[in-house]
Amino acid sequence: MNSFVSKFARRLSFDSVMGGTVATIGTVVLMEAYFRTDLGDAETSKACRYPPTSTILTKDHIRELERNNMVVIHNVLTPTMLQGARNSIQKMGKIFDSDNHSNDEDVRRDATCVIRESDAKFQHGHDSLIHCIKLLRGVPYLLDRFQYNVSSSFNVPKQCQLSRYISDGQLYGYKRHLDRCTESLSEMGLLGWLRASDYRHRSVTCILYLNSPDWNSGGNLRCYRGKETVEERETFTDVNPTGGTLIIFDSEKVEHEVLPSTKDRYALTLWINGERKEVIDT
Ligand SMILES: O=C(O)CCC(=O)C(=O)O
Ligand SMILES: [Fe+2]
Repeated sequence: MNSFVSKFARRLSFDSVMGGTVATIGTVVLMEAYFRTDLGDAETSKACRYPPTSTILTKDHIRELERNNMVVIHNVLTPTMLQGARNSIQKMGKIFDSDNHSNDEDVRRDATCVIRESDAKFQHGHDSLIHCIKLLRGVPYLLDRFQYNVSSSFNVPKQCQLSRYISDGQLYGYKRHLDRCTESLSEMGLLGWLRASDYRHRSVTCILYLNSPDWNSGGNLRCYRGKETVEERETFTDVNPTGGTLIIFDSEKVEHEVLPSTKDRYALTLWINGERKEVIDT
């Protein structure tokens, strides 16, 4: 009887240790999946107010964004600023993860890196690139101010994505996709769903092109216009990534793809998180 009790106690403690270990590992994996996203490292739109953004983004642009789900604004940077931003990128050296294995090469063929104004690599002589980051992060303040009617309660990540498509003789692009993840928990599984938490909250995409102002080397951003009916023919708008062009679009509505370019192509992207406003039928 005694030996049965001690066997049972040993078995119980083995099972509870194993159970505890599995539960701890599971929790750590899930927490890592959630906290690796940039949702927490963000600020309110008010905190990101940047007066120069108001000189380029007007109330009319916001109305156009509501009507067409996208708006394109040209010449938001001077040639000197653009050159300064590209010099910054060169100066920072090997910032791109050139073997960026996280990029599924069948889907996208660019090298990306994440940059923030507070990065140590920005301490001296990077004013132009910092200006570009602030310019993008200043957008949600104006969306609020001009009462953008699609989403609100913005959470503005400190980080922007810098991407570079290289021209090494091959033609690289990024297949058609939507920036906001609309798949459900059951479609993605818990881990995938947690890992995509920032991606599920994306509301507005802002992209600023840092190429030369006379860019003529392909690499258009093809934005598909949603169809109202199945019979309707699909149309799209091509945006030439000329340096100084800013495009703002609804991350949930505008499917887009990057066409191949024949020269190195640079883009700075900010995904603004936000809550979709209720649609009130009138
Ligand atoms: O570089 C671009 O024009 C768009 C890139 C893009 O669609 C993305 O990173 O999600
Ligand atoms: Fe995208």
